[in-house]
Parts: sequence; C-alpha cells; structure tokens
Amino acid sequence: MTENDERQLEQTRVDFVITQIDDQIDEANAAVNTAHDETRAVEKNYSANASVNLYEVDDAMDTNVQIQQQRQLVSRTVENETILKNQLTTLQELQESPYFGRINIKDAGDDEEALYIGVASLMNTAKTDFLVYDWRAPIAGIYYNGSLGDVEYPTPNGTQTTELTKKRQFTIAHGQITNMFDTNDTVGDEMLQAALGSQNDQLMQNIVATIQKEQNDIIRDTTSDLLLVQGAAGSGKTSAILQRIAYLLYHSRASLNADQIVLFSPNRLFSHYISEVLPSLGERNMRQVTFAEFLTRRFEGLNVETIFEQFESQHGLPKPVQKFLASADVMTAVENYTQSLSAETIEFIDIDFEGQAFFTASHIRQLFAGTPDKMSLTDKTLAIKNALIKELKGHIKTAANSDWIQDELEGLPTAKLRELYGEHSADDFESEDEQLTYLGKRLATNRLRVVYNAIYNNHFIDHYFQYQDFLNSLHLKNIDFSNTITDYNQAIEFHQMPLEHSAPALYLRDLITGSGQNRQLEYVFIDEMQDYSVAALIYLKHIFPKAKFTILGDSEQALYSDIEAPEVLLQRLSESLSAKKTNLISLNRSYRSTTEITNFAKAMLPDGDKIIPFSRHGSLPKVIECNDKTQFKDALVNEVRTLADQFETIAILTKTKAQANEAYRILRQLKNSKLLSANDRVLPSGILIMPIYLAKGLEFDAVVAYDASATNYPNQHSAGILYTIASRAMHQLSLISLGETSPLVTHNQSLITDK
Ligand SMILES: Nc1ncnc2c1ncn2[C@@H]1O[C@H](COP(=O)(O)OP(=O)(O)OP(=O)(O)O)[C@@H](O)[C@H]1O
Repeated sequence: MTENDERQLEQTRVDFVITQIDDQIDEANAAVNTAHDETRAVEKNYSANASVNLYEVDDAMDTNVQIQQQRQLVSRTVENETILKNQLTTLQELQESPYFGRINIKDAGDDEEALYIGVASLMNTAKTDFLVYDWRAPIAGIYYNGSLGDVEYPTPNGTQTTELTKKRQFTIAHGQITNMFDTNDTVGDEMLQAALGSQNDQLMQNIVATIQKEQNDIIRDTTSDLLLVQGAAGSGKTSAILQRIAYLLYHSRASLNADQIVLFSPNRLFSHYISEVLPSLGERNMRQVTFAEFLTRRFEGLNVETIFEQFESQHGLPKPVQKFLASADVMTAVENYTQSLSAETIEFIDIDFEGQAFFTASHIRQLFAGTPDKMSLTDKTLAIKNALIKELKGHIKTAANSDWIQDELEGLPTAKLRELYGEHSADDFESEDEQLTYLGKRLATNRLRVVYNAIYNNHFIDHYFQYQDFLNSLHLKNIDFSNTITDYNQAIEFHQMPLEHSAPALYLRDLITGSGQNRQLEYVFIDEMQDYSVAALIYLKHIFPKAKFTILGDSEQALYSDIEAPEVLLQRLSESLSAKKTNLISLNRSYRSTTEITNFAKAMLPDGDKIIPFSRHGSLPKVIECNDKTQFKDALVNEVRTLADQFETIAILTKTKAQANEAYRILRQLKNSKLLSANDRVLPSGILIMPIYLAKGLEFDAVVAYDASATNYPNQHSAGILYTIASRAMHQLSLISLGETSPLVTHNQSLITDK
C-alpha cells in the first residue's frame, strides 16, 4: 500500500471516530441539561430547608443532621453535573484531535491488533470497543517505552509480553491528519520539533503526545516513596510531574483526589503558568502553594522572610551558622533538645482574658509537672490542654449565672439574643431560670472563646522564646551563635521570622505540641529543590508523614547559593530524607531552547557538558556591549523593540529587583511593557520585566539578559543566575552589558555573536 493510501485509510478512520464523537456529544449535552435541572431543584429545596441559623456558637456540639444530608445531596448533584460537563469537554477536545498515536501489537497465536492512543479513552457508541485508549492505560506505556519487537506491559494479572509490530504518530488538527509517520523507536523527534518550534502561548501545554522515555519513567513510577528528579534547565521536569499527577489521579480514581496532592511551587506566576495542564487532561488541579505562603500560614501573625527578600537583602548570617541551620544536624539537635525538656525548662506563659491572666503560667507548669513521667512530651502537652479545657468548661458553667454575664445578657440587642438562642426559642424552656442559664452559658462560651482558642492553639507556651533557648543550648565547635541570637530576638520583636530559622523553629514547636502534622496528604511535589534547605525538606517530611515525595530541581540553577554538582545535592537529600524506596532519575536532554542557546548556557557551568541540547536551530545568542549609560539605554530599547516585532513574549530578566525597576524606567515607553512583582499572579504576554527569581520555571519566546556585565556577573559564583536567565529563552537570547561583558559570556566566542 502506498503512503497515500495508508493516509487515506487513517483519515477514513478519523472521520468515523469523529461521527461517533458527534453522537456522544449530543447525548452528553442532553445529560448535562437534565443534571442541571436536577441540581437547580435540589438547591431550591435546600435553601428552603436551610433557613435555620447556621452560625452556631457551639458548632462542635450541635450538628444538624438534616442540613448535613441536604448539603450532601446538593454537593452530589453538583458533582454529578460537573462530571458530565467534564465528559462533554473531553469529547469536544477529542472531536478536534481524537488521538496522536497508534500501536500494533500481536499476542502469540492471535491476530495483529491496532490500538489508538489519545488524551482520553473513547468507546464506540455501542460500548463494545475502545476506539481510543487513554495515554495512561497500562498498554499505552508501550507507545512511550517500547521499540519494535517483544515488549512488556503491566496488567492486573502481572506482566504480559506481546510483540510490538508498528508504532505510528499523528498530528490531527480540526479532524484532519496533518502529519503522520511510522517510527520504530520511542516517540520521534519530528513531532517534538513541531511541538517545540512554535511560539510560547503564556501557559504551559500538556506533552502527552510526545512524552520521552525518561519522562515516562517519572510519570509511571507508582512505587517510590521518594522520587528525586535532577534535570537540566528545560529538560521537562515540570512537564513530567504534571503528567505524573494526571497519571496518579487516573490510576487511583477511587482513593485519591486532587486535594490530597500538593505542589510547592517557586512563585505565584509559576502557579498560573502551569494551571491549564491538568484541566487539559480532564483532571482537577492539585493544591499549590509557595514555601513562603506555607510558612506564613504556619507562623500566624509573623512576617516570614521570603527567599526573595533574603536574596535582595544581601546580609546573611555568618556562613557556618547558615550552614548549620540549613542542615539535617539542626533538626537532630532540635529532637535532642526536646528530649531534655521538663516542666522547669518549658517556657510557659499566662493565658490572658481581657488583660488579666486567666490561667497563669505557674498553674500550667504545675499541671505539666503532674503528668506521669513515662508520658511522651507531646502526650503531656495534650494532657494539659485537656485539663485546661475541662477547667474552662467549669468556669463557663459558673460564669453562666454570674452577675457580669447576666448583666451583659440584659443589655444585649434582640438580634444578638436571637443568635444566642440558636435553634431554640423562648418557648422551649420550662422556667425563666432555665432559659437564663442556657443563654448565660451560651454567652459565656462565646465570650471565653478566646481562651479556648489560646489553649487549642498552644498559646500557653512562648515558642519563640523556647527556640531562642534552644539556640542558647547549642555548643558547637567553631560556631558562635551570640550575634545570631541577638538578631533573631530583634527580628521577633518586629514580628519578623528570618527564613533560616523557620524550619527548625516550626519543628521545635510541633515536637513539643504534637500538632502540625497532616496525614491526609498522599503526594507532595517540590519543584526547584535546590532552593530548599535540607532542614526545610526534613520538616516537610515530618508534617506530611503519610505522603510520597517527588522532589525535583536542578542543582545548577542555583540563584541563592553556589552551584553544586548534581550528585552532591542528591546524595545530601537521599541521606537526610531516609526513605524506604528511593528512585533517582536524571534528565539531561534540554528541550526548551534552541541548540545555540543551550550550548551557550551550558558552557557557563562546570558540569555543563552533560547537558544535551535538542536539535532545533536558531541564531546564536547576541551580545551587545555598551560603553556608557546612554548607549546602553538606546541599545536596550532598540533590541527589545526589534524582538517585540518578531515575538509575542519577551522577558527582560535582571539579577535584582532594583535592576528590574531600572530596566522598567528605560522600557516603559514601549507599548505592552510590564514590570512584574512577587505579588503578581497572572502572566501576561508582551514585554515583561522582572528579576530572575520570579521567572523560575517559566519560559519566554525571547529573553534579554539585563546588564550582563563583568560587574554584575563577575565569576563562577554568579553562574547559576546567568545560566537560569539564559535558559528561560526558547528562540532568541540577547545579552546587553554596561561596560565590559561578563567573562561567563565571552569565554567562548564561537557560541555568541557580537553586535
Ligand atoms: N516530551 C516533551 N514534548 C514536548 N515538549 C516538551 C517535552 N518535554 C519538555 N517539553 C517542553 O520543554 C519546555 C521545558 O519543559 P519544563 O518547563 O517542564 O522543563 P523544566 O525541566 O521544568 O525546566 P526548568 O528547570 O528550566 O524550569 C516546555 O516548553 C515543555 O513543554
């Protein structure tokens, strides 16, 4: 059969599949409408039933079963409607491009069978055959992994062997095959070329049609407790973990939902950048948080220093102190310190109510001292919390009939009084005394809630002072903590928590109080691992004890510290995060940038020769050296203007925030220029100016490195920053310097072109 005939046959099949999809879309539309009507009806019924006051004071004690049931019914119908809508969206996507791959397999003794692979599975309308297999189906693994010949794939009954006789790739757009070819190896470069050559459209795309073999290993790993991925810039780490999340959700539908997965992302823009990948695969997004946001939530009331602020401030702690506070040793020291704590050495403080001690520190200390010696520290803390709550309940009972509460009751406006009644009304009581006692108790509970909260939140221990005591207790050879302690105290006084102290301080608090752990989370993903201290990672492992961890990053994109060899970073991590089943995967092929840009970027690194550029060509990085400020400004404006004529998104990346402000002052005359800050959550197109730490994980059509001079990037210590800047560019990179260009840029003239 000629190539043309083959193509015609395949197009006939595509046409047939699309007619089946059309039918199913009609059915799905009808089902969505019915479900919508049902939701409306249930909601209407619910609002009629839910008119009772839901703002209960004693919410823990009063639960209204009927309302709970109604609520469940509403959420079930809403969920049903959402599922149907999602199915409809999936069908609409398949209508455009039903699949991207085909494999032919032949089991021994059977006929050859053709299977088609796409973003979601599809059955024929009669529900007898699969027209398309989901890319996550076990058999689809062959498409990504296998070369022609005998191949294996997992089934519920164990590993199966079959013969892979054909592997075909398609590009289908608007129902038409635009490209089609056979390959005998893993997903071929031709399709990748097409996928990578196009212009950036702000948001990351799914890569399921072109997943590479090593990426597939990351995606389909279901057994490791700790999966570590070290990958060069642009090697598809983020892509791989997003498809991995989609894969995990698909395979554990019944037991795993997106809320049990959290991704620690480098910045807010990144969260927006990746927000479409999972929905495009029919899945809900996992939770996302930056480490700074996470810490701020844990230290309610304190301003936690962000890694950006720390980088900008430039005045860090003495190196040995910094090293210790970032290490696994500090966490072991915290554990040892907590073992030694007793009633005398815990920093108990009063719980106040209206400016006076309600429970005094000495009373709390006595309660602690009265707990059995054998009890663990956290059990002791729990025991005193229970004792305090019991005492508080006694106080509430007494207060209910006290003059101050009864006086307050008398002065209460009617609306407030109605709130206090809750579900009851005045008629429910047999006597006025009973009624007043009830209301008095409710009011006293209300008023003393602050005391309850203080007990519940462990505010009877001064955790910040306790941590200071911990620092004081450290006697380490060659490390003097005295200045660090003074600085720490001063920061706390101003409600600031220095970043270096955050993990050990939280760990200490959690080990004393036994709180803080989350056992619901099943998977934790940490991107940009090189920006986390080992202490911070140990803390995250502590609070998510049931979770499997996937940690990824690039030791060479080190913005905040010196570049480390990947092996050194990985060894440090796997030792400290002692996991039972560890898997380490390295990705060395870089997909984002043209060969010219990758070759230039990797030459800055001590270990760069391991990085393999993807074969997609463009022009050499352009270097523009300016002698004075005026020339520099003109060159910058000209360069950005030229790039803006060719590309949709151009980023001007700087080392610091001050430089980004400077760049913006020069460029704001250009249409579509925007200065981005740490608070921005949406990534626009146009001319974007920002410090590199906000561009972590992102990519742009063209990048201009702002002031790539020898003054700004003098030596190897700044290589991580310039490497990260250069590796954000997909198609074009320009470097402009005021004064002599950095030796990191000029040391290999064949990799650049001078203006
Ligand atoms: N298999 C693939 N098929 C198509 N595109 C891919 C593939 N792998 C990676 N890419 C593309 O390469 C670019 C870089 O991928 P990604 O951002 O996941 O890399 P990364 O390793 O997380 O990068 P960095 O560490 O530099 O932030 C993205 O545009 C992504 O879509």
